[in-house]
Amino acid sequence: MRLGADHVVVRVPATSANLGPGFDAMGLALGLYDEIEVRLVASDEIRVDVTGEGAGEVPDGEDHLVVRALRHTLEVAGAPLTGMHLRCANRIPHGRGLGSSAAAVVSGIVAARGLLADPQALGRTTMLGIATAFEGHPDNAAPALRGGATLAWSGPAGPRAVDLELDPRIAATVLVPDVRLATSRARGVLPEQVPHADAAFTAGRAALLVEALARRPELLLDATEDRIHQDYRAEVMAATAELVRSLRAEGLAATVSGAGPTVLVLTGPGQQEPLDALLADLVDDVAGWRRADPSIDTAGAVCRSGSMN
Ligand SMILES: Nc1ncnc2c1ncn2[C@@H]1O[C@H](COP(=O)(O)OP(=O)(O)OP(=O)(O)O)[C@@H](O)[C@H]1O
Ligand SMILES: N[C@@H](CCO)C(=O)O
Repeated sequence: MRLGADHVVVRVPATSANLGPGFDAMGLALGLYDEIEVRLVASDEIRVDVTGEGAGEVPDGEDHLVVRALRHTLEVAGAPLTGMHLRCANRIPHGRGLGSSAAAVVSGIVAARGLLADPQALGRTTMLGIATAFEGHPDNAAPALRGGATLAWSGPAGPRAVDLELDPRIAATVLVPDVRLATSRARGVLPEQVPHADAAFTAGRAALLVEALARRPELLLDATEDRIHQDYRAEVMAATAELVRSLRAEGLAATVSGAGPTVLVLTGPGQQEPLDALLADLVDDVAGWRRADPSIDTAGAVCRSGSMN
């Protein structure tokens, strides 16, 4: 397919995966965004300018994750590869469990789609498939593409996702530590097998979470219980595990966000004040943590032409 544009701007939300029992399946898009601008150039040159998160750390050429995802998507679409100038304004912290790598991959895929003469030819399922091949699991990529709360799974036809209903009274708070933890490390401590009783427990909670998110926020505490990943991961994120435990003991639906070490708290009606009070009380424990109360993003990845800012 030929290219139809030489300049796109893409915005992609942060995401919190798992939501407790929905390991590798459930995710939520948050109102905290990375934005990229791509300009194709006539030469082979690839130039990457990064501001914000990851500046001076991530590769600045063809190994950059956005560039890799973009070029791979153009290849899949049968479009020609050219050089490009990429500007990234990153706000999603890296290695914290807020889906930074999925946002980078999705922004590259969506940018490539926007450059095609016929963007509609690249559907959402194809984009999810490409993102999942990069990520290894679809739970961040699905809400990054679609916005809102999502449930993703992989079947014979590849990765798929559906939107989950989300009660507008539910709000998200994230507590982001100043230390990073690579997803690969947090996956490396998981066991090959879990006891049948724990799998059954967690499956039931994941099903309950669909109902709690849709219309029963009072069930969020029970519905976010998990026995198949968070406890195993405590050894590589002790402070996170302790904060989750303290918040849950007070009735708040706290979970490890993605592969950690950020803590996600989902609150329903009347829970913001208790959360504020509790975090104020825990001030010594939460030193070194940054609190944010992002909106829940409902747009997902957005592509437009024009300039950033
Ligand atoms: N915007 C970006 N541009 C380039 N590379 C990025 C970008 N965001 C993330 N990465 C790469 O991905 C790594 C972080 O990925 P990792 O999967 O470990 O954590 P995460 O995606 O932030 O968290 P989680 O998957 O648990 O939500 C970074 O160290 C960096 O190498
Ligand atoms: N489901 C993934 C999310 C992080 O990419 C995990 O918990 O490892």
